[in-house]
Amino acid sequence: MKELVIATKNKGKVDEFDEMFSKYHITVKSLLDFDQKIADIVEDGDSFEENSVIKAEAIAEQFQIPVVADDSGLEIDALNGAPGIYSARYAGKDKDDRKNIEKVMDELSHVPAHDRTARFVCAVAVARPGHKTFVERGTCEGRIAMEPAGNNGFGYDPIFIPSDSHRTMAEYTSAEKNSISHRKHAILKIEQWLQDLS
Ligand SMILES: O=c1nc[nH]c2c1ncn2[C@H]1C[C@H](O)[C@@H](COP(=O)(O)OP(=O)(O)OP(=O)(O)O)O1
Ligand SMILES: [Mg+2]
Repeated sequence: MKELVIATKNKGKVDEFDEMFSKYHITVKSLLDFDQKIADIVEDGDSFEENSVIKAEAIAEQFQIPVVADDSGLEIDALNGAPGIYSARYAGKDKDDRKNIEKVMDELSHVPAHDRTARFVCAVAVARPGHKTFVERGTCEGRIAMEPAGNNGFGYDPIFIPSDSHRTMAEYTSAEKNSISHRKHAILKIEQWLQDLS
């Protein structure tokens, strides 16, 4: 078993990485496991890719270890791609999932089902001391539900219905979500590196 640090403070992400990395015999450690308090990293990039690289390189540099980071979010076509890279703080800086969902539901209240197309996007960056950082993107297409449903997952899962489904992502089991998610598709693109590591 190898251990890999994921530069995130999001418990939902940590659990998904843990589950998806087990097949590569990798266990994950996150910023939530560090004894010393780690300052919030300023995510001031213009894209998911830039922000994931900022997070991965900040931690790789500080601790001189290989690091994976994830920057992700929800793009809603009827909102011209919002909340996008601002997904976490869409309804305010306290990063409240419920408030974020309420804000999206309000904004889409007059948008009919067929115009509620959306996608989850995930950029995964790998940073290592002395190596060039690389980053890959995965997406998951779907639409925004008329009402929230389900309790699994995190973030916007209760209002996201993957294409060809009638259930929200929060009604999926973690195994179901991890077989089709944006995060899964990004991780598949770094699979060779993960295999070589383990
Ligand atoms: O699978 C997902 N299912 C539902 N919602 C999701 C998912 N993936 C990202 N999201 C939402 C949550 C948050 O509103 C934003 C991520 O923001 P993002 O900055 O990447 O993460 P974060 O601030 O929660 O943790 P951190 O930066 O420490 O990794 O997109
Ligand atoms: Mg963040």
